[in-house]
Order: sequence, then structure tokens, then C-alpha cells
Amino acid sequence: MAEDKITNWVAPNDKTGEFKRGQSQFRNFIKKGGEFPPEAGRYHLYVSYACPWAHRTLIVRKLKGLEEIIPFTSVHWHMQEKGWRFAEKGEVVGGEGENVRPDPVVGHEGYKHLREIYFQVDPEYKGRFTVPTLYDVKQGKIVSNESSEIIRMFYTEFDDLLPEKYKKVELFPASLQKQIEETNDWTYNDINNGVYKSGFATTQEAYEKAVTTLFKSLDRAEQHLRTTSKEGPFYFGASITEADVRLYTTIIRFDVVYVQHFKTNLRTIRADYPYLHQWLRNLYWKVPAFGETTEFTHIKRHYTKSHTQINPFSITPLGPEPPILGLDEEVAAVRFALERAGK
Ligand SMILES: N[C@@H](CCC(=O)N[C@@H](CS)C(=O)NCC(=O)O)C(=O)O
Repeated sequence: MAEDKITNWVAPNDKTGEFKRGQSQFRNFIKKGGEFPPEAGRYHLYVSYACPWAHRTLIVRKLKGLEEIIPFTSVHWHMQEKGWRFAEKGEVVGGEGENVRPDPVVGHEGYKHLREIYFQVDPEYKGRFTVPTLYDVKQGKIVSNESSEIIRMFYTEFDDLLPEKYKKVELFPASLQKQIEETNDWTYNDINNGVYKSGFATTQEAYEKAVTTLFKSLDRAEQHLRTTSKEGPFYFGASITEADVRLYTTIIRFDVVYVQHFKTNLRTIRADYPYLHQWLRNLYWKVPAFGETTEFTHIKRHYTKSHTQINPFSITPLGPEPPILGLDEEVAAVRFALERAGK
């Protein structure tokens, strides 16, 4: 039945044509002395390199030095009728990302799809089968499938197991919490989710409303960076915070996928947003937690080959090339202007 298709992001009978994201269902927390205590090797993180929400967790895992403590597996980039699936043993997936493999968790032998974990935990589960999913191997339970909460657990809850260097990494410092929360609010609604609202809209009105709001908020982020860039290369100047993590995973996908696939093409980052572009490239090229977790092959193929109602022939556009410019590279028009100005 058409109504049940996993790719029907807007319910076919919804006259507004607006995409409305559902709530994540598993909302437990890792806490000392709680049902899910911090322990090395106990939790398994399921992600997709393609997914901006899962990407948050990969970045924070690396920023906090949790690589030895929280193992992860990435699903295959191709999401089809049964949702995310695991790569098969020896399968050539494309891209260079590590840990794109069959589910390695003991007891999950033979699992082909992420949904099997959700049903193992709750046979009556009615929600979506999303990444990221943080799974407690010891109890066979899902801790959380909400990225904004998983990253906050990573900020602090494993600190006792970490060397001083990583304990000191503070992504949500008390002095900036209020500003970060305020930024999260519009960044999430208008930008992170805004690209999906634009791309999944099924009426002209819903599309135009989402795209207009998206670009207003990109302009706002650009203005913000123009000011803070005097104090340092990160969103709030001198040090990386949650605001960098949450904005990055959308902006790194913007020119590469969203501009054409989600029709967010009023402007591009590389040609029209110099401060966002500089901020983005600094994170990608200079901070391994950002650059090394970014897999353009997964990103491009996932969107263009999985969303068949937007792109029925699943053709993946070749450009833009390169997917990200070097630190000192500029688009041709900027180069031309610089040359003419003798710089
Ligand atoms: N609010 C969730 C959203 C996660 C999410 O929607 N993930 C997408 C991939 S980008 C997914 O797994 N979708 C599968 C589906 O909805 O069927 C979070 O931030 O963790």
C-alpha cells in the first residue's frame, strides 16, 4: 500500500505537504549508578556515514577520545524498503569509511537490517528505525536513538575512563550554555531540519516556506560568524562547542547534496557564504574529528539513490567537484576578482 512506503516522508493524505519529523522513541541516559552505567566496550553505536544526525555522534566520539570505549558500526549507504541494512562480509560499499560491516555484536549474527535490533528490543515497536542508535550489549537494550542526547552523554558520562586531555574537552561549557541552546533552536528548525522540510515538501507552498526560512537562517549564521571569526575559527570563537558539531553536519552536505537533491539552491556555501565556507573548511581540514568522519561517497549515494520519490532513476550527479575546496582554494569567480585586484 502506498501509504506504508518507508519513503513517504509526508503522509500522502497530508494536505499541507509539509514534512513533520517524528519524535525519537528511546530516550534513556547513560549515568553512573543508573540502569545504563558508563563502561568501556559495553555500548555499541550504530550509525550511517550518510546521516547528519548520526554524524554528530561520530564527531563527538572522536573529539572526546572515546574510540576505545565505544565501538561503532556504519550501515550501508543504501536505504531501501526495509530501511538501513548492514554491509555483507567482503561487500564493496564504496568510500573509505571504517567499520562498514555486518553487525558485529554477539547475538546479532545474521541480522541483515537495523530494524531487527529494534524488534529484538521490542517486538511491538512502532516507530522508525533510525540512526544513530546507541545499544547496550550487556542488557540487549537500546539506550537512545536521539542524537542530541547521545552526544550530551558522550560529553561527560565517560570522563572517569578518559585521560586528562579528553576530560578537558568541554563542548557544552557553562558559560555558553544559554547561547548554545538559543542557537540550537533556530539551527535545528530552520537549517538541520530545514533542508529536509525543503526537500520532502510535496506542495510548492510548503517548499517555498521551508527554503525561504532556511536561507534567512543561513544568512543569520553567516552574520554571526562574521563577528566571532575575530575571536577564533569556531562558532563561538576560540574553542569548539556543540554549536560547531550541530551546524557542521548540515553545511558539509549542503553544496554536495542539498542544493540539487533538496532544491535548496538560492545560494551555495562555496560561492555565497564566505564566513560559513571558511569556518567549514577549517573544521574539515584542520580538525580530524570532523574531516575523518566525513564520507562524501556515502553522503552522495545515500540521498540520491535512496530517496526514489525525489529521484526516481537514482542517478547521482557527478558534481560539485571537488566536494569541498581546499583551505586556500576559491571558486573561479573569486579567483578572478582577486587576480584583477592584484592579490
Ligand atoms: N531525531 C533523530 C533523527 C534521526 C534520523 O532521522 N535518522 C535518519 C537518517 S538521516 C534515519 O535513520 N531515517 C530512517 C527512517 O526514518 O526510516 C536524531 O537526531 O537522532
